[in-house]
Amino acid sequence: MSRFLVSLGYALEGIRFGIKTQRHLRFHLVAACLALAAGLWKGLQPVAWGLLVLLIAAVVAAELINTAIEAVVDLVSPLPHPLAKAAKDTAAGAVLVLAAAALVIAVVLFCC
Ligand SMILES: Nc1ncnc2c1ncn2[C@@H]1O[C@H](COP(=O)(O)OP(=O)(O)OP(=O)(O)O)[C@@H](O)[C@H]1O
Repeated sequence: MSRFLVSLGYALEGIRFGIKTQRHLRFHLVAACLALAAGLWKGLQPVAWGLLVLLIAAVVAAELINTAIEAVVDLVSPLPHPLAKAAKDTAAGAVLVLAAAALVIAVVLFCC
């Protein structure tokens, strides 16, 4: 059990690091709070709540993975390198794809 708590502490440390260093993650968290407040105001159905929470978690998780990739790239390639650029740009692209899909689904949830 204490091993589990130690691992949980490390995971929370990672989330704290992401929030402290990544302005995009902070932006996504503010957008998530607004979406949750809008969900309360609109009185979403249970399935819509599930979808909304899943989308928020997916975008935040993608941003955290992007942060991890950026950290590893900066560690192994402090100098400019085309593969370092490809890794960072591709990871950022993945977040963009997910965030765009989340935006479209949020519009459908709140406007339909
Ligand atoms: N080592 C590198 N070699 C080549 N290009 C790099 C390298 N590091 C960063 N870049 C380029 O600069 C861009 C910005 O990198 P940076 O590390 O500042 O991340 P970022 O996009 O500003 O992310 P964030 O603002 O979320 O920290 C990357 O997307 C990449 O195109």
